[in-house]
Amino acid sequence: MNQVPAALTIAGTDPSGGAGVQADLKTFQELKTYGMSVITSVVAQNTTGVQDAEHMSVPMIKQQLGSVISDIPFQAFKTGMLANIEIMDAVAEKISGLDIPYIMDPVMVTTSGHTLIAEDSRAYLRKNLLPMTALVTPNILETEVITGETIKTPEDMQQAAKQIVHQFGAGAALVKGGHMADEAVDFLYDGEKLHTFSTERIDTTNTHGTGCTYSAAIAAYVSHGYKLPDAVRKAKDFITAAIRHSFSVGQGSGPTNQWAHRIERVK
Ligand SMILES: Nc1ncnc2c1ncn2[C@@H]1O[C@H](COP(=O)(O)OP(=O)(O)O)[C@@H](O)[C@H]1O
Ligand SMILES: Cc1ncc(COP(=O)(O)O)c(N)n1
Repeated sequence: MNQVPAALTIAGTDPSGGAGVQADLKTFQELKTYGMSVITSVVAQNTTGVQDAEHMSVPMIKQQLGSVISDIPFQAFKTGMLANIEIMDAVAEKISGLDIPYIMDPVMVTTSGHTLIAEDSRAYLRKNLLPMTALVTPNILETEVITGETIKTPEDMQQAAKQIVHQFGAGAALVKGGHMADEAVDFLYDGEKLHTFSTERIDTTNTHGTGCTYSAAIAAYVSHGYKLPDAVRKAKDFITAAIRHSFSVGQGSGPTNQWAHRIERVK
């Protein structure tokens, strides 16, 4: 049988192509993973911010998930924007029992500062979804929301990664330092070891969709059979190249470039 690596994203959209489902599918395609998508919300947004959002109905989200799960095998899946408790609950119901690595990008606020999930759903995400994950990839703010602790130093990030695994039950935690002052350092705690992924900070404001692209790249590498630390290391190279060669398009914070790995020959 012709088994192709495949991955599914369950997320919101970005008609301007930089974040959300659009970023995920571009990333899957670049990494030779057959990409599939379940839309949770349709978001009117661009490089300057979010103008509006409309959420899919719970039956429609479940139906989309049913359509994919009943038909095509995949080796990894990720979630992005899950706007409210009802949507989180629908996703939890459909993915429970799947023996496939779940990578969660706990999307809460966009780079432009717009809140994408309801306040009261944060607790639900922590309690019900986190324990289902193989990996969660919070940025600094999302880490603070999950742990309830302020993050000021790299040591705080490391501590939080461990807490998210041991206290909140995530399979592994990748705390991302894109919003810290110095280098772009991320810490992965996989339940046993702490891994550090560090690169120079690239001087750019084109970071729209970095979190989406990064978690999609991790899912793609996992779908190819890479174990977590290796999948994250490769995805870190991919996102760094994508930021370095990001597009200065639009009036605001431009999108990352998913084909940059071809320019930099990220293997
Ligand atoms: N200016 C930058 N230069 C290099 N790497 C960056 C930069 N900004 C973010 N990153 C990296 O991009 C990835 C996404 O991180 P982050 O921006 O923290 O997440 P999010 O997009 O979810 O807010 C991380 O690996 C982070 O270290
Ligand atoms: C539908 C959707 N999902 C996620 C993000 C986060 O994007 P970023 O990685 O820039 O924080 C977004 N802007 N839109």
